[in-house]
Amino acid sequence: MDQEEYARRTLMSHPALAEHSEPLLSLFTNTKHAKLSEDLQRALPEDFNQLCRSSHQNKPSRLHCRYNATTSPFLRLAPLRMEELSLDPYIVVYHNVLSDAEIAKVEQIAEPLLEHSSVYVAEVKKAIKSKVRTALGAWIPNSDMDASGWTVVQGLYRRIRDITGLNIDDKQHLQIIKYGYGGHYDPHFDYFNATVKNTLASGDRMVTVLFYLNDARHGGSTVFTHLQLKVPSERGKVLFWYNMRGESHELDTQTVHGACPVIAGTKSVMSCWIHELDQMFIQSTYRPGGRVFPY
Ligand SMILES: O=C(O)CCC(=O)C(=O)O
Ligand SMILES: [Fe+2]
Repeated sequence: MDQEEYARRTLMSHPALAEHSEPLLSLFTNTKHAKLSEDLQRALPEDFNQLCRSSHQNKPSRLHCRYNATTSPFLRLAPLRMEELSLDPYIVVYHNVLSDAEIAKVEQIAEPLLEHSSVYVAEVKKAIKSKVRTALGAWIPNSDMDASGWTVVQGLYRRIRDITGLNIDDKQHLQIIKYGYGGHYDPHFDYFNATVKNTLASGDRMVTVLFYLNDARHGGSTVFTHLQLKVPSERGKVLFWYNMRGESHELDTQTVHGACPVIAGTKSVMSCWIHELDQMFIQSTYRPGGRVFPY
């Protein structure tokens, strides 16, 4: 089966896509693609696929959109547009957080550094290239950068502190991830659950901050499979959630999430993780007995 035939069958087998099959197929055939990888043909979990379909709509909720002017003193001067998506676990989106100039700068810094991204695999105790994440990735260095780049990166750290009210160490690098056609990230947890040695020094990934650098034309949403929640990739906004429960710091399995395959266009995001022990002077970092540290 050639690529075009495969694309046609894929489109026709998804009811939500079938109605757009002709324009999508012509977009596919008129765009240059790398050879279709086996990754795309690998079956993804059905609950994940369901959420990724364009027909999925999040359930209505009683949550609000409002201006946040309280998390940090700076927000009193410049309130940010906040949309609550879930209270337990806490998941919110802030709109219009990044400027075009900031996006252009981080993309320019990351471009020469992009390579096939890897994921940490506990069994082999290292980050390896894997089919669960098919994307390009780059860590933004915090040195070897021109002054304008450094000003932008410092500004982003400040914005993350303002938005989350949490402490973040500048040594915590930002990561750029670029997904092309079919690029996705299988459902996973962001915490390491004591599988990585450096969580001893900094604690686990308490919070994830995900900036969207562009509008994915079709596909590419971030989805929380347990919560049945879909967050489209829209330029300039930031999604932020807690991977741990507030008081106990128990790892929250409800945060399982993934990135839907990109069907048209590309998707670019920038992520940052905030670690629990960096908060030691602003909140208690009590760990319950359930967490095992083998090192
Ligand atoms: O790209 C996305 O939407 C999600 C990325 C993600 O979950 C991660 O990098 O851990
Ligand atoms: Fe993630």
